[in-house]
Amino acid sequence: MVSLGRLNGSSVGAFSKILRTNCNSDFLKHNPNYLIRSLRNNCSSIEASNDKKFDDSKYSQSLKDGVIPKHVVIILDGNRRWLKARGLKLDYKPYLIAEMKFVDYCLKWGIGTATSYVYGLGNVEKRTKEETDVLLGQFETNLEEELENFTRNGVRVWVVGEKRMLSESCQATVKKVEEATKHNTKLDFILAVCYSSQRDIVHATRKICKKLREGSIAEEDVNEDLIEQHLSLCGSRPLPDLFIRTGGGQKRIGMLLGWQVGHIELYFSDSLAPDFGEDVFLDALRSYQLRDRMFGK
Ligand SMILES: CC(C)=CCC/C(C)=C/CC/C(C)=C/COP(=O)(O)OP(=O)(O)O
Repeated sequence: MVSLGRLNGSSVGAFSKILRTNCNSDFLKHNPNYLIRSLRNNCSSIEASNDKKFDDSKYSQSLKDGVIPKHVVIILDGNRRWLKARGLKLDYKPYLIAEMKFVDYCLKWGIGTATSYVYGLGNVEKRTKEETDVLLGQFETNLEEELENFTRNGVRVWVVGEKRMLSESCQATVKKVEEATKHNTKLDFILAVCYSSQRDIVHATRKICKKLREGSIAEEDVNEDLIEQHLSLCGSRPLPDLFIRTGGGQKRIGMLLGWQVGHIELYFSDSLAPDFGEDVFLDALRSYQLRDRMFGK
């Protein structure tokens, strides 16, 4: 039983949103305290929403016994909407905090590969140059700032996408971070920037055509495995098993996983990117574990 008597208007609004979003969720049956936690988390200010604590003690045991995905992909949508709702100016810090929480959860849960769709090729084409420049500038700064964190935690960073669209200094930072983290083995963290899966397939096809021309492979060698090996996402890494998208609204994968999409399990959350926390991550994990993955059987 929860008393709403001492809550202010926005807290009550947040509480009813959480109820609307979750009242049919199977998750709630297993987590009766989730609403209280969500209320505490969602009604707080920026600082609190950047530092949610999730009491997963009982819940996590059953998750540990289940299948842990090898590769989780995330689109953290809703940064601008979250800022707008608070009357704040454009800033990607709340997004970055959510991104780094995602990295922490993947490390904590022993997930070997994590991919984040930071900025799509479509975004570059549709948004103004000024907006893209600010965003990619911030990407460079954040990457540099997080290097120590990646190194300390054994995270290997890969950036995939049209790197030539990044400024020279950003390309140099990407190279530096990839080089500095290349011996880390706990987590492969792939950042898709100016990326489109269609373009990735085009590049892979060109590389294969070149090898055919040079005679290093024969036509019969061209098969699914060969094409996959030539893709920058995922290359030799495992295919994604779980896809998470925050931000409500769009229930699609976008241009991220054209080739890899076949057996991925989809999970959509209404939380906006800065509100992403362990509650959302674990709900996605639980939802994944409840699915019967058939692989065409
Ligand atoms: C190192 C590292 C990972 C750095 C990331 C830095 C960075 C600048 C990320 C930008 C992410 C992004 C495009 C958010 C957009 O949300 P949105 O603008 O699409 O929000 P909306 O869905 O509300 O429109």
